[in-house]
Amino acid sequence: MISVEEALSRILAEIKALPTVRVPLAEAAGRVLAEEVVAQEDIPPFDNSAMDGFALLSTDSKPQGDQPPHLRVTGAVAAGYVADHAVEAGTAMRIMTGAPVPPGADTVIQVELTRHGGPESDWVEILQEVKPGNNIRPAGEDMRCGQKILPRGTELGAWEIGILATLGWATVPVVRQARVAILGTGDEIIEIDQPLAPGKIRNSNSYLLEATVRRAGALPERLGVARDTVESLREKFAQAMTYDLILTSGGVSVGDFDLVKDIMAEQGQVNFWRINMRPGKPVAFGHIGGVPLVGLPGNPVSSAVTFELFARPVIRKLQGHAAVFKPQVEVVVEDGIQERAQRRHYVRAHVRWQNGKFVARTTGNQGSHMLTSLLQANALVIVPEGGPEVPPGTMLKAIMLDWPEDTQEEALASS
Ligand SMILES: Nc1nc2c(c(=O)[nH]1)N[C@H]1C(S)=C(S)[C@@H](COP(=O)(O)OP(=O)(O)OC[C@H]3O[C@@H](n4cnc5c(N)ncnc54)[C@H](O)[C@@H]3O)O[C@H]1N2
Ligand code: MOO
Ligand SMILES: [Mg+2]
Repeated sequence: MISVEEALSRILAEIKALPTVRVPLAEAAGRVLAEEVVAQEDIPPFDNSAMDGFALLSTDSKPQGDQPPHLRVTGAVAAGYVADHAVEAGTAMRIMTGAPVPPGADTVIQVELTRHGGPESDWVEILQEVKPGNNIRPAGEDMRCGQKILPRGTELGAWEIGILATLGWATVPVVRQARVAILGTGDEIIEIDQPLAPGKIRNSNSYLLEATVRRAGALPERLGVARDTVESLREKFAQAMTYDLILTSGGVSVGDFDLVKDIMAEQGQVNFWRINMRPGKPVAFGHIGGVPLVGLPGNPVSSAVTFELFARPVIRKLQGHAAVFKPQVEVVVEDGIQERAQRRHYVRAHVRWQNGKFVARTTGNQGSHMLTSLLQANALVIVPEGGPEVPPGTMLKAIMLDWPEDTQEEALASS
């Protein structure tokens, strides 16, 4: 048996990022940028007004004695248009937010600081002296032509999508999404729309894995269920070899019909088998026909937990992410953990933020057949291998699978 850390480093050593594809910008969120983005123009592209008001010469805003300066209004410039004449001394032009500053003007005063005779008025009084550049957003203030804006490898979120749209990137080079084959195994497994028969159970693993693969940003495809025979596994493996990653569940332990490792060895290579952890000890990793294969254990919780620990980082790395692991935090285990295994134990728990600490409550019976132990679980508390039990109040590390969101009541109470 190898440690979790060794398993991870052996797995990730075998994985490299998929090739680049161009996708429409609207499909790029969550993907990893495959090329550096350099601004090809100034943003904003022209000096423009930050306020609705009047464009004028700053020297014209100086009060004359006790009278506010009185200027002749020669026209208006709205956003989307360009002034057809310049602002000269003694004149002003109405200007709207976002409109290009007309030539001649070096400042803008907001309408509230003026007196005028309405939208058609041909005069304006300037009620406050303004400096040059007031309310003018200069060209290139946000991004300069030639400036590096996003490095290659950036994970594209909503903010980056906004920047790319501003720069006119209608399509974006990103790392390709992983196509992930999901294969169930076992003579006892029937499809979910079939009536239960004696000895049979429904295929929960393939559906759980499909959802979690999709949540990881990849493209899952269920290939059905292989029987516990060499022929059936060979046939399904042949189908799976056209994908970027293969996830199997079941058939990796020491039972008479646990054949996944054998067929993996026949069609490719088993890199390692068995990890010093629970749930999920019998994980097997290798490849068939050069396609990485993570053989997840059949017990539903084992398969879900080992997906999060080993398969999700594979998907992240395939899709070009530099950061492939979920964050770990220190938590107070409020209810303690009674049973203590020799193997490292990943205990399902609900973690919440309370009085300045992360507090974990375990989710009940931790049997690896207990799908209900995943309900409410947003974290895996890591109980180190060996050692005594974990009394209530113990501090341990936990992997945060999901951050809890506050209800409106909680959010308003804490603000
Ligand atoms: N003698 C030993 N027996 C077992 C050991 C061991 O070390 N020595 N390890 C146990 C552990 S730990 C695990 S985990 C399981 C792993 O078993 P397999 O990966 O070989 O999986 P199966 O035998 O095929 O099935 C185990 C269990 O999971 C159910 N299952 C399988 N596929 C699905 C599916 N698609 N949906 C829902 N449930 C599924 C299956 O019916 C079994 O109950 O081995 C222990 N045994
Ligand atoms: O490793 Mo198994 O998942 O403990 O049941
Ligand atoms: Mg088995």
